[in-house]
Amino acid sequence: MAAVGVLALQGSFNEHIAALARLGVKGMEIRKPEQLQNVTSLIIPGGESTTMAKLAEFHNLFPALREFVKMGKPVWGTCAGLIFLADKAIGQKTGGQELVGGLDCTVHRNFFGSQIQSFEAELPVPELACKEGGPETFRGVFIRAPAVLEIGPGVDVLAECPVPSTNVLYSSSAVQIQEENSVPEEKVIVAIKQGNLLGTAFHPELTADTRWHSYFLKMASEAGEGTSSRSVVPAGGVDLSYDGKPRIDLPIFQ
Ligand SMILES: NC(=O)CC[C@H](N)C(=O)O
Repeated sequence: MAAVGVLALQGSFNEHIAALARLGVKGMEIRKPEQLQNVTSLIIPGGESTTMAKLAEFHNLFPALREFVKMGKPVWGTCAGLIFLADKAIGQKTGGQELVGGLDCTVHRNFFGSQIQSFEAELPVPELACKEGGPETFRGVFIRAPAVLEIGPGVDVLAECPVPSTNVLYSSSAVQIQEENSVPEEKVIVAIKQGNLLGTAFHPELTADTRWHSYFLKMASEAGEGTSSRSVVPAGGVDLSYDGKPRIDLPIFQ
């Protein structure tokens, strides 16, 4: 089994490790640069990106993380982790923060507003449903979430989230009357993939639906295929990936 690392400086790393465990995979906590040598893929969790960046800087993790990405090893950033992987972030605190980079995109750090504007939404996820089966939508948990504003040519969009377009609605009274019964919607990108890099603005580790984790494990497994024929299901183990049965979502806060 290829070893999956989870950056464990801050944020929802335990929840990612629990989600991996539900798939029969052990996630290894990564806190030091040398520990990256023991893993073949990495999850960077959500949390608070400025704090996480300060801790990563303190532990001298940035050069090793950049090297890991440059080597083409699979890395998945969720929420603050997506910010870490972006080549460019806007809406940063004064003085900015260091990024790992690699994903050819611009993210807005708090696109959806402050903590109290956190929300959940059913997102159409055609690519995920095609690869992993299950429903055509995924329940996205957005906690003071970022969004992707711009992407480069090599980046695939895996999910978008509808946002009410207040600009259109309020720009003129004529438009307002016309749109009265149908609030116009725009969409913002919330999940992307570029080669072996995956980024989601929401928190799949906080739901019982393990399809994003399983999707990432397959990416990791495919990336490792040149050197071994590893499976994401442990030998003699049980495949706990999506079985088509509806699952009850975990409570987000207990
Ligand atoms: N849930 C999250 O990871 C929030 C990320 C937050 N917007 C940040 O800048 O770090």
